[in-house]
Amino acid sequence: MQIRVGIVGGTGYTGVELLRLLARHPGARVTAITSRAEAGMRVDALFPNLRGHCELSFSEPDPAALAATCDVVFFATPHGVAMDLAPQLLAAGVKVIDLGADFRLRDPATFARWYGMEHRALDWLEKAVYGLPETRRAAIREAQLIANPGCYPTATQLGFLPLLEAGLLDPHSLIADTKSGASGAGRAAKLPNLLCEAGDSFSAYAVSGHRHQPEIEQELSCWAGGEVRVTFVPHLTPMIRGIHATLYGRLTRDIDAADLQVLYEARYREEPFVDVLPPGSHPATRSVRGANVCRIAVHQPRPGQVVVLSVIDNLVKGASGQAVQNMNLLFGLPEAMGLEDVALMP
Ligand SMILES: NC(=O)C1=CN([C@@H]2O[C@H](COP(=O)(O)OP(=O)(O)OC[C@H]3O[C@@H](n4cnc5c(N)ncnc54)[C@H](OP(=O)(O)O)[C@@H]3O)[C@@H](O)[C@H]2O)C=CC1
Ligand SMILES: CC(=O)N[C@@H](CCC(=O)OP(=O)(O)O)C(=O)O
Repeated sequence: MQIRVGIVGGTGYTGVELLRLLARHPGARVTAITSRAEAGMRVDALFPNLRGHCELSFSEPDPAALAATCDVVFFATPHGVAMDLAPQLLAAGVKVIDLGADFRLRDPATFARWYGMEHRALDWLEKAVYGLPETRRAAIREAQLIANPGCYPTATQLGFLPLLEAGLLDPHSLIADTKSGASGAGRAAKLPNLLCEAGDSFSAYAVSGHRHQPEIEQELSCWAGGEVRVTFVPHLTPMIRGIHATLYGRLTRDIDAADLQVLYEARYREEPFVDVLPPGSHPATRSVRGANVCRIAVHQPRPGQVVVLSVIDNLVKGASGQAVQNMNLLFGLPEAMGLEDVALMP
């Protein structure tokens, strides 16, 4: 029996990436995909890469209709949509995976401050599980509602995690210097993402505060055993897919590069989607394009300092691939099912 999947927000980049991944997933089939703007249009007319793989047309986002035809619904929508539409699905017993941020921040006041809106589904916020399998696999298996992590938070957390869990980092001086491709900003037309604006150029943005900072701090604080503070600086790069996080930390104990390498290899040995590279490596975003993998290298430029390089495809391990990984866990399927494609090269 195949899992029946619905996608709310099927015309965005994470929506079409879900369709690409699920087209080859042996345990799931998409039964409904919504768009208000394109309702009635065939999906493969908008996304020709799906010709021969998707016979559906976009429909209006109607929770009652989705509840009748789906076992799980992905929300690939902007913030504020899932908290209004998901409760009806959840009440009907449907599982929900929100790729947006509605259920990521535990504290409603923090959510309101960073997202500029009050939370409108507080009972479900309490029940949601933050869907980073590398930290919360057991809870994800038992959940009904998953808050799929943000793209920058995925790369940043996986990079810092082994050191913080081991109590080896000063938790107040973390720096995450991160770069994203333009697909991270979504498919809606925005001036800074035009080719003539973003191409052949490079700049930081949201330096005085980005909404991923509280998400990163919330999650890392759980595993560090105390408050973590991170200086988080995102940049827009003229590429389509990819996130590169350069992560800096101060070590609290005398530990050399060889031991750091052992620590990372041991932490991620059993993880199917985290690849710790050999000493001295410099992972490139190109090495993860289209693949649900985070590649990590750990360096020690001088005693007392550590630099971790962490790369993901923002649309795969940073969004839709991780969401499918969570779906596999929710339904007791092999975690890697449908996610074993090799990255594109070149
Ligand atoms: N792009 C990325 O790399 C990542 C994105 N995310 C998050 O995933 C979510 C989706 O991102 P992305 O695919 O880039 O977004 P897009 O802007 O590309 O797409 C948004 C989709 O949501 C639909 N939508 C918008 N408003 C509503 C509404 N009120 N009700 C129902 N559907 C609506 C749109 O269709 P229509 O308006 O026609 O209904 C569209 O299909 C966002 O929350 C984003 O922050 C998370 C990690 C990475
Ligand atoms: C390049 C770019 O603009 N990136 C987006 C990240 C979007 C994302 O993945 O985050 P959420 O799911 O939390 O919205 C940004 O900085 O807003």
